[in-house]
Amino acid sequence: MARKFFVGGNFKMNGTLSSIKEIVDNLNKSELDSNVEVVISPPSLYLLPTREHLRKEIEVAAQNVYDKPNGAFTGEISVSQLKDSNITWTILGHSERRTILGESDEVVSTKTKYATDNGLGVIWCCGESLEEREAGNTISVITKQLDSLKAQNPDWSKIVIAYEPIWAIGTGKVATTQQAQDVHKAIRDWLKGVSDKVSDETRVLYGGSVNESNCGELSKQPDIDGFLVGGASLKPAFVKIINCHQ
Ligand SMILES: O=C(CO)COP(=O)(O)O
Repeated sequence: MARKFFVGGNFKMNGTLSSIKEIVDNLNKSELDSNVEVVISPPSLYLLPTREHLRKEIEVAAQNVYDKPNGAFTGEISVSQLKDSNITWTILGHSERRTILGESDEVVSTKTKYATDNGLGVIWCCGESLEEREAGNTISVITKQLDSLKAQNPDWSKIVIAYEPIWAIGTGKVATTQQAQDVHKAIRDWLKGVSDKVSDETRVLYGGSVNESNCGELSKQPDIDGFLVGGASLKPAFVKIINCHQ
């Protein structure tokens, strides 16, 4: 089954009202491959103005969401608040939140379960550190992260997986196409343990120093169904990444 190519732009904690408006204006006026699903993720303060000005075919994602309906959770945003603002996706489990903010596999899995059960799409991130790769533990680290998610029995039809090797994020050190394809294939095989349908239908994105020069080769790999782009999503060249898939 052909999986629709998916390109996400994770702005992280970057941008201002005016710079994000420029990005939105650029996306609004650009010719985009209609076979590609595009989702951009500005910081929470800019979600609503982004949604209001962005062309409707592109969806908007939060960078995090909480797993309670509402209440005394200072600093958090709820799924229903996102949906109320027509924000239909969230990123969860980004390595920066796992490492800097200490989010455990369990926290990420619980939030993913809550978000998908309540109708939000989730770009669920996983990936290994350099030490883990060098010790030969890449697949076991990712399997542990995936096992934690599976234990929550989430709605897989709402999940897009992003494989982001931590050593490739913001370093300019992209995984080779073969390194990426090998891990994506391992994730695809692991998904068969959920079901053949989930394995066939779940998109697995690559993230980590994706740019307009390396995206073409990566996109040709059979198990790479798109990208989660950081730095390059803030630049006009993001359009070239969206359109790189032939
Ligand atoms: O972390 C990333 C996307 O979520 C990748 O960031 P860079 O593309 O800047 O390496």
